Amino acid sequence: MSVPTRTLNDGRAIPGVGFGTYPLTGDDGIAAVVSALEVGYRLLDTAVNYENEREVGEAIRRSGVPRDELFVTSKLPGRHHGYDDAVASVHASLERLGLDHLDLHLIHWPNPSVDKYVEAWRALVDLREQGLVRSIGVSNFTEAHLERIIAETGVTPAVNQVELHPYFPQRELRAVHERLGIQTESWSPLGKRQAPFTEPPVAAAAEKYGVTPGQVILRWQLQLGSVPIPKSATVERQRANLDLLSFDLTGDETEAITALGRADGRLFDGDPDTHEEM
Ligand SMILES: NC(=O)C1=CN([C@@H]2O[C@H](COP(=O)(O)OP(=O)(O)OC[C@H]3O[C@@H](n4cnc5c(N)ncnc54)[C@H](OP(=O)(O)O)[C@@H]3O)[C@@H](O)[C@H]2O)C=CC1
Ligand SMILES: O=C(O)C(=O)[C@@H](O)[C@H](O)C(=O)CO
Repeated sequence: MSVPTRTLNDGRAIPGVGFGTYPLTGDDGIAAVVSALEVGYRLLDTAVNYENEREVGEAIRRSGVPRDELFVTSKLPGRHHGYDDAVASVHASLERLGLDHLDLHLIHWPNPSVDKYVEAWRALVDLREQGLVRSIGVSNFTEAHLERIIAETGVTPAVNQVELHPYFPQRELRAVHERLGIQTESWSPLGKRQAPFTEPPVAAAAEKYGVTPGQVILRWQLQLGSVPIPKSATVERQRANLDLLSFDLTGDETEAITALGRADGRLFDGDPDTHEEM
């Protein structure tokens, strides 16, 4: 089972659904990532701050999936935003993963109070030129952060990975991404701690199409044009979260799920203008 790829603004293909790896660590973490690869995931989402790049690399080797079939993403932490720190950080990520390149590297959070995300972006641009990172992007960037790095470097991120689930559907930011040619990627795509599985539009669609509420939400993500990266340590859920092509939500069903969005819909205090994560 697999979901078609999408094409990024740099011409590269990204799998339509990815596998989130936070907080999978240790032997159980390796086993969960191996299982995800066996089930058919090809996009793996890790980060320096997840402290599991070694486990992800080990899972890749144990799975036997050829490297060129995989799309491995990692993320630069706030404490590495200085140019030289960012370069060293990417080399260290590659070392821990046991890989010679990343398919996508993201600035994890803008950390505006530090005000070095433009410098970090310049480093990623250079690392892409050197071939260590194939595509470059950002995470948790607002319209203003996006406009600034584009204005100051002339390089548009391929991806912005942001909080996106039915209680926080990111209507305005998705429109910004469309205008700028940036692929939206959804973190906590199922809503994690506040999964909206029993909300009427989700439950009704699950009943109608004979699928799970999780599948309805992930199908909604695909129909919004985003790339969701659900995490599951359970093989049945890993499989279900990739099995999204047997049904199609109507426009009204999609809109009803989007209408679950609310002003206080964030999962935690993760406003990128104020949230600091080093
Ligand atoms: N860039 C950023 O700042 C951030 C990035 N991320 C990334 O996004 C990924 C996914 O986000 P995450 O926060 O884990 O949230 P998700 O929305 O993916 O939810 C994961 C939770 O939902 C459960 N679950 C998974 N599938 C189903 C299903 N079909 N039905 C019911 N429950 C299900 C999982 O449990 P179980 O494992 O038991 O199946 C787990 O508890 C992370 O792993 C990470 O890679 C996350 C937060 C911030
Ligand atoms: O998972 C991520 O990528 C994060 O940035 C998390 O640390 C997230 O900020 C979180 O879960 C905070 O509780």
